[in-house]
Order: sequence, then structure tokens, then C-alpha cells
Amino acid sequence: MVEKVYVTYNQVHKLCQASADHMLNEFKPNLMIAIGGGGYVPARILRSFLRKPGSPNIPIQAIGLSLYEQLGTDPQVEQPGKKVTRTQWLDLSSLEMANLIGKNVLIVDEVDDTRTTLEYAVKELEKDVATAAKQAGRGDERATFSIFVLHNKDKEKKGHLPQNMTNEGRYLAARTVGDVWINYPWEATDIEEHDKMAEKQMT
Ligand SMILES: O=P(O)(O)OC[C@H]1O[C@H](OP(=O)(O)OP(=O)(O)O)[C@H](O)[C@@H]1O
Ligand SMILES: Nc1nc2[nH]cnc2c(=O)[nH]1
Repeated sequence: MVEKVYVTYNQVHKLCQASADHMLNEFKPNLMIAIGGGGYVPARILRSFLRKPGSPNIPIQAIGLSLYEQLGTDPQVEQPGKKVTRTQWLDLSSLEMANLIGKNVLIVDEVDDTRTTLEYAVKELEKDVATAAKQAGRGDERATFSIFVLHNKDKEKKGHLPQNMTNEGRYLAARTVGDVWINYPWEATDIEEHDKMAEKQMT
């Protein structure tokens, strides 16, 4: 059976806090795109740490991508499905996509497992921003994407990120872990029990 790791809200908060300076200094994000559902809470926590005094909050846009489903017998541990499903996307026609042109865009998700979801998000967003730039008569202008995840699993990846993104260090994982299954607090139906399990793992 796969090892399960329980992560608490406090730990998530602190992982975001500890990573924020690096992102402010290196990624200089103008806006965030949270990959839902797991990216929503980290993105919201990050927004407070990325806020510069006297400046407005960085906007958070949301996209919904789903790959995993509960296929096995353990209700907590999901298996990757065959393909990424879009449950929510930015609107090309309503200028949501055009809003990314020329910006530093920070993509936020909670976990990088097989990397399928992140590869899909980056590829599709880059494609759509290029289309939006063409439509807006802004030629070769693009967005500069960077990535933040709470946890990266150190394993062979199915998905790949653009080479310039990795070469330029535009990828940050707060923690690198083995091939374990991580239980995040927002998935818990009994948060007291969840926190007890996390506590037990810390001792
Ligand atoms: O690196 P990968 O193997 O692609 O896995 C990572 C993705 O899997 C999870 O999403 P899931 O499909 O469970 O959707 P959800 O966030 O809506 O639960 C997680 O939120 C990541 O987006
Ligand atoms: N909650 C959760 N979702 C995932 N999606 C892919 N890997 C994971 C994981 O370890 N935990």
C-alpha cells in the first residue's frame, strides 16, 4: 500500500510563506492562475504574502483541470485517469486571455505528481495567449509563465515543461517528496482526525 502523508493547514500556510520571497524576487508575478481544486487554497494564501505594501493584491484567475479519479478501493488515494479534463478555462473572447499578454503569470497547484496536469496547463495557456496576442494585434508578445507547487514528487514524469522554463528556474516546489500519497486538509471530511494523523507523523 502506498504511504500516506497528512499535511495540515498550518503547514500549507508556512510552505507558502517560506516560498513567497523567492517568487517576489525571481518570478515577479503580475497575476496568478490557480489550477483547481487543489491550487485554490495555496493561491489565496500566497496572495497575502505576495502583496507589496502600498500595492493592490495580485489577481487570481482560476482554471479547472482534472486528471485523477477514485478507481481503487482506498477512498483517499486516487489514480490518474487517461486524460486531463477541462472543467473551467479562461475565456478567449472576453479578453480574459488577452489580459495575460506581456505579464508574468504564476501558475499555482498543490502537487506535481506525474506532471501531466502542469504540462497541459502550460502548453494550452501558451497556445491561447499566442492566439489572443494575434487577435489583439500584439504580434509576438507572450506571457512569461512560472510555476509554484507545494509538493513535487521525485519520480519519473510523464509530462514535461518547456525547457526555457526549467533553464530559467521558473519552477518552484516548496517541498520535494518521494512517491507518496499526500492528503491535503481541504480533502478531509474529519479535520480533527486528519490533524491527529499529521501530528502522529511528526512524532
Ligand atoms: O502531476 P499530475 O499527475 O498531473 O497530478 C497533479 C494534479 O492532480 C490533482 O488534481 P486532480 O486531477 O485530482 O483534480 P482536483 O484538483 O480537482 O481534485 C492535483 O490537484 C494536480 O492538479
Ligand atoms: N491529494 C492528492 N492529489 C494528488 N494528485 C496527484 N497526486 C496527488 C497526491 O499525492 N495527493
